[in-house]
Amino acid sequence: MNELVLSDETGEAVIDVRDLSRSFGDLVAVRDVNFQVQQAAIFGLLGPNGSGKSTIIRMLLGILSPTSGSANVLGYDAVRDAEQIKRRVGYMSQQFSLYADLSVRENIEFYGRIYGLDNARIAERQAVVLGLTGLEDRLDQLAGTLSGGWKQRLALACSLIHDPEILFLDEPTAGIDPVARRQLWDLLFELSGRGVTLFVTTHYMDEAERCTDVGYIYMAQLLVLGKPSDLKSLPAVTPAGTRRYELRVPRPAERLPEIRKLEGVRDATLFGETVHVMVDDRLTPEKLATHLSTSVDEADIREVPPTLEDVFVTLTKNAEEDRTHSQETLYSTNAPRLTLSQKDGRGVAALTKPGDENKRGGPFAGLLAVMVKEFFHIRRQPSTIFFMLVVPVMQTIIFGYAIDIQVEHIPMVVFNMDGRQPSQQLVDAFVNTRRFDVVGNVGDEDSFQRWMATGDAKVGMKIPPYYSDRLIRGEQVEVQVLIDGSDSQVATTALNTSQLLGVNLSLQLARQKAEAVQMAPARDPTGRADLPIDIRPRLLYNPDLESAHFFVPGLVGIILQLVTLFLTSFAIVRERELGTLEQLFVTPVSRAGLLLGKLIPYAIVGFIETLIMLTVMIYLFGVPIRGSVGLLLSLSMLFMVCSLGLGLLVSTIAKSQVEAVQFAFVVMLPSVLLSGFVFPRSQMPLPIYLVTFAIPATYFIEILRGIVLRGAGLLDLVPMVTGLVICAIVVLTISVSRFRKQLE
Ligand SMILES: Nc1ncnc2c1ncn2[C@@H]1O[C@H](COP(=O)(O)OP(=O)(O)OP(=O)(O)O)[C@@H](O)[C@H]1O
Repeated sequence: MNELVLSDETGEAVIDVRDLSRSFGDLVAVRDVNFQVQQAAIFGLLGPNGSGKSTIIRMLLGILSPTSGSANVLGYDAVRDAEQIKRRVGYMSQQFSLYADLSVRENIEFYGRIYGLDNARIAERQAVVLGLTGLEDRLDQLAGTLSGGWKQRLALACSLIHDPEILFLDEPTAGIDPVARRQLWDLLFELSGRGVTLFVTTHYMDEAERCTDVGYIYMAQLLVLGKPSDLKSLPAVTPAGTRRYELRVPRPAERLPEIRKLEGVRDATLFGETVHVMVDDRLTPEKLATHLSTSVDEADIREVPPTLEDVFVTLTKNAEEDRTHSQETLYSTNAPRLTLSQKDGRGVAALTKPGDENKRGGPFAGLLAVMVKEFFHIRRQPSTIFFMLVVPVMQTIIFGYAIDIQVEHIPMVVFNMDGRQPSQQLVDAFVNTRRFDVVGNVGDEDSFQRWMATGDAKVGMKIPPYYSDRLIRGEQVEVQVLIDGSDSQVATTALNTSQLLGVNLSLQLARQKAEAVQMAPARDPTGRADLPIDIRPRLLYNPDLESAHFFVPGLVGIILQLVTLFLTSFAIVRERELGTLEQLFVTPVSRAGLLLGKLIPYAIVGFIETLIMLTVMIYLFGVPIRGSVGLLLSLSMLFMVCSLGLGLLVSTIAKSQVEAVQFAFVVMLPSVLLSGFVFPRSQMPLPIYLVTFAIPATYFIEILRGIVLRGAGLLDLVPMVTGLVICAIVVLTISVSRFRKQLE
């Protein structure tokens, strides 16, 4: 396809766009766009919301790949050599997001480091950009506390720190007052005077007037391109046989529909207090005044040249009227002063500066800068420190005490219809197990049932009136024990305890009787009747069956995963939400530099957190580490790598912090429920049991319990460590390969 360049341009093109298109699904955001920008030009790209301006900039910066066509910036292909471009251009995105909790100085220095400048160069450039933007007196102010205009200046300072050859500004003046807007433009002119090429998108017509070249994009298509003065003289804007007048009438907005209907008026638009009309030649100012029941002097009617707004309004109307016309047809019929020519690409490649590669790069470029920045964030946000260090300890303490599988003191109601000593002994026997607390004694069936129905008692014991009599007579007597089955763990404990108690009490009675019998079932060494088989269980590792011994080590693993997973995914998604991630993508920071810079600080915090939680486990819960502490810490690091990787994975899927929370929960739930932390894995149905092998926490909890409770060594843990290593490799491979320095 032919492309539009101004016939009188002879300078070097630093941006060369050919047939550039980009679709998002069915939506064509940019369609067959062609243009060039000369060195030191101020190129303004105008267009309504959603017309494709930002998409073009993103493609030029190499953070969004084109669907078709090509873009060449400073002689580099925007797809193939995106990283080369990023070193040499600056970008102020639509909501250039500064780090609000970093000071002016810290923001500027961060971008300096990201671009690989050494300290001396940062100081030198900082002086230049501060001088340019007038930020010298605000160096230590937090960026978040600056007013809109000053924020824009800081954004400009950050995007200029590396002395870029082209500066892309996506609606740089949106939302700032007219004075700040003018000041920003003064800065842009100064930059242009210094040879920097500026590529600006804007909605403001007065800003478009200040550009050396302007392109107008409408519904993904570039409708026109040229110098503002050339565009104003396009025949399509003021067709032959027409003139433009400006006139003043009272209440112009109200009268506009009437003016539009006047004979000979082709178009009328409001311009502040005035109305601009395009009329047929034959409609003289006098006739127009007569139609409006006024005079030429009173309405101050005078002929005016078209403004850029007239240009764009007219072209938009034309485009809307005939959407089937191709861009080429529109230009060739309506824009004779713009020539259609084939660009030969000359001079573009020659723009590559030798010695560019000397700037610091490599696979870990920007690592230190991102790490330092991350520590600044952590330092400035007390809530993060609280979440990372205090909350885990509180959780360990609370859950460590709360999770106790030993069910004791089950509330019991007693309906004792007998009331004599043997029946009282039975009640005492229940209470003495410590499993039951008598919370009520009732004297009638209704009250008994009510205690159970309200849930005030979980167990109800009904002793019949003949209990003592039958016992003395040596007859069997039933005692009814009702158990509330709604809480299965409490019910199971109550059921087992009461059955066992029944057997025990019966045995005691039977033993007394058996003493007198010749053939007792068995006798102990002193000759007393005894049970024939004596099974003697011995509890290893946790002889007192303390729940804390079982749960707290697992809890350390779960909380470590929880905190590292959430913090990592949030740290990245928050930047995406703020727009600072896009800003980082257009810098030469390497993928590894960005990733490790984000992950290492949280790994260090996670390590400190592990030490604190293990200390709490040992000294507060009295759970000593029987095995090697070194091994435990090394394997904790391995597990943390897995958790950080999972956090990274979540951040590649989630678009917002809310989504990050949801995804993080999806990851956490199986870790809590299926890892064996609460429920034994061996009791799970086979499909679920198989799933548990894919959960890193499964291995780490086994490792923790092994080292802490059983004193297991590395050899004893080989299967678990292997499982964890495989999980770490899989999670990291998937998440790192999904994390791209691209917006897609
Ligand atoms: N990542 C994306 N996924 C889907 N659609 C997108 C994406 N980015 C942009 N679009 C769509 O592409 C079209 C062009 O968007 P773009 O942001 O380039 O417009 P714009 O001219 O910069 O608008 P504005 O002035 O409002 O910033 C819009 O319809 C937008 O919704």
